Amino acid sequence: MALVDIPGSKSLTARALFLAAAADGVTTLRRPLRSDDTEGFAEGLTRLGYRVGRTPDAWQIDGRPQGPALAEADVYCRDGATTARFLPALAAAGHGVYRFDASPQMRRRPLLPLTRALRDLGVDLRHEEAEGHHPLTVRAAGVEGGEVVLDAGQSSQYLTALLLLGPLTRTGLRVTVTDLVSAPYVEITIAMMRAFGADVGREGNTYVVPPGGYRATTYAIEPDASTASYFFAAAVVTGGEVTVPGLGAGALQGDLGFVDVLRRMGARVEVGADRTTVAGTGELRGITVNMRDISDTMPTLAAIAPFASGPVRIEDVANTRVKECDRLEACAENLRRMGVEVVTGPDWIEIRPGAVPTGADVKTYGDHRIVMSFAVTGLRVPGISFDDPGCVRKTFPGFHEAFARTGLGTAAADR
Ligand SMILES: O=C(O)C1=C[C@@H](OP(=O)(O)O)[C@@H](O)[C@H](O)C1
Ligand SMILES: C=C(OP(=O)(O)O)C(=O)O
Repeated sequence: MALVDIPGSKSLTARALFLAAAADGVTTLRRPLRSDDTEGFAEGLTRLGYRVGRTPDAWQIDGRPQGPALAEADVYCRDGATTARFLPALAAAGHGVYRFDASPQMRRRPLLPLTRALRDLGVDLRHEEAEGHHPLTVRAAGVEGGEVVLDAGQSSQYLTALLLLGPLTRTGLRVTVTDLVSAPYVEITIAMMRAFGADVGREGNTYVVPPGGYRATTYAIEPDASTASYFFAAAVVTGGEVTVPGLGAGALQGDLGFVDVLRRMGARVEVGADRTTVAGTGELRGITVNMRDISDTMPTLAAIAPFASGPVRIEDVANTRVKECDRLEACAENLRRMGVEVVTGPDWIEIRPGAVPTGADVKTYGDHRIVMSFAVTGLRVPGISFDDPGCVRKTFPGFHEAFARTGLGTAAADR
């Protein structure tokens, strides 16, 4: 039995940093995630003139309800879409000229629906090169507020950025959403806004955010449920057992729902008040599953699918094509390299078990989830290596060491 201490949630840490920066006092974040994405977010705040103090277990942020301290800033968002999409909204509420750039990987990822919505609210936002992509400059003069229509069918992060901005506007925001993926992330946003003293109402597809700002608080970050998926999957394919403390029935993160997929496939799953245990039973059935709400765990499922007794079909995951890489094709390509039969469509992937997977050098495309997912496959398939194992730094710099410490690979070798 492995008890696994999973680092803090990337999504909660990013939101908490935004909320703390905008709040009316000093906020303490307990157990924030320390990884490239969240360090990049914190560095972005520092570049805008916020004070972020760090100790190993907690970060302290001096909130500035009036917006960034500096009148001009240049922010590099690295690979982080939360940084690249949330920080321009924070900056828009201040007064100054703020430029945001990002890594080549992040520059390729879309932003246009958020750009349009911010412009509709009167924000002067200009893209320097390609329309709807970084780099961009915000000439900020505060945001009055009002009504906007948003297509969040490619990313819920556009909606989260607008909701987070809502309490910082002068008259409040009404955001009507025509399409939405990754809906549980919006619920995280709303729950955390409430924890920082703001309110969000809902009338059908319209989100209503009154003005009023945020209040500083002490906030404890949950372990990352997407990261936990690799450890749960590892238990299932090795016939082992993994318990993750700190993630239980009250967790905010939709990605904990991945354990329900494992349960449907035959795993033993116990979700307690404050911990979750998954154990392999030797049985892993095929499944057809809609992962629109939990698509960061699509690669985890694809990576264990070759060990199922029937086909694994994952549907409604078109937006995984605009993540760190085209994850549908990256999963398919790497599984095929292992000799596994895979078919993809515009928004689905089907893995057809049969052939025993063979070792391969996994092409990662600099995507942390491709590495962490196929590390799970590697517990059963000798000879799996990665062209860029270090890209796990985006969300879990210590992944390889932590994964080895579970001892689950040893269990697999003994089979
Ligand atoms: O808001 C967030 O913290 C996130 C939302 C999701 O993105 P999309 O809404 O783009 O699917 C998820 O994939 C990402 O890892 C984190
Ligand atoms: C898609 C992801 O990250 P982001 O969109 O926050 O860059 C992810 O972590 O899988």
